[in-house]
Amino acid sequence: MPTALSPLPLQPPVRWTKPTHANTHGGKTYKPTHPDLFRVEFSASSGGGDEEEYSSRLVASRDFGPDERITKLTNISLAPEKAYSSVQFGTGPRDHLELNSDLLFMNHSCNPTAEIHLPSHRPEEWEVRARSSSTQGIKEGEAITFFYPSTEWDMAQGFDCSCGATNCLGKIQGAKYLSVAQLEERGYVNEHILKLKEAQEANGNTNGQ
Ligand SMILES: C[S@@+](CC[C@H](N)C(=O)[O-])C[C@H]1O[C@@H](n2cnc3c(N)ncnc32)[C@H](O)[C@@H]1O
Repeated sequence: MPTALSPLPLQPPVRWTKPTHANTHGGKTYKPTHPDLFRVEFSASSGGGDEEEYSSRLVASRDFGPDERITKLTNISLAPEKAYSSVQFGTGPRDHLELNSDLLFMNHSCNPTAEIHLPSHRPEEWEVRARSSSTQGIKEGEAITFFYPSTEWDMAQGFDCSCGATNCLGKIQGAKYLSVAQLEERGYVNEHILKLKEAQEANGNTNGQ
């Protein structure tokens, strides 16, 4: 059970199918979910199914200032299980949501341009913001990325990071495997991750939950 009385629907309010290079005829029939804000740039190799390579990305359709809200999370649903596509919003095993929009294409970066804010028990305030500690904000055409361990404790699917940042951590598996210093130097970290980190440290081990 979710740790909070979860207000999240089991199905998204608006049906959404992940667009791919293949199912949009090379992007030609792709309809952005938030056209004024951001759009997906498809990688020709992201054909779906077993050939999926997860190499598409989300780019800004306009400039965003530092700490500016990019969008609220509006079409979310409770994830049936933790997955590569889900975002963790609490400390419990069922506290994972599906974004059901182009936001799914936000890649991870160890030097991200954006942040996902998920204040506990206040889903009406859940949103994506341009990184608060950036001086530049996000420029039109730039990738919108976030630091996955700022929401994820122990990811369903870890990967070797290709963000190219000078402070790249290499293997990304979730906050469970990082120190508080490593987390905090990369910007905003959600409350549920800090709570899990505290519990892990109180237990005097790195196993966490
Ligand atoms: C929610 S998807 C993000 C969208 C994905 N790029 C796509 O085309 O479907 C998460 C997956 O994208 C890939 N990914 C995201 N950020 C990455 C990064 N910095 N380095 C390598 N792979 C990344 C990983 O395969 C990860 O499991």
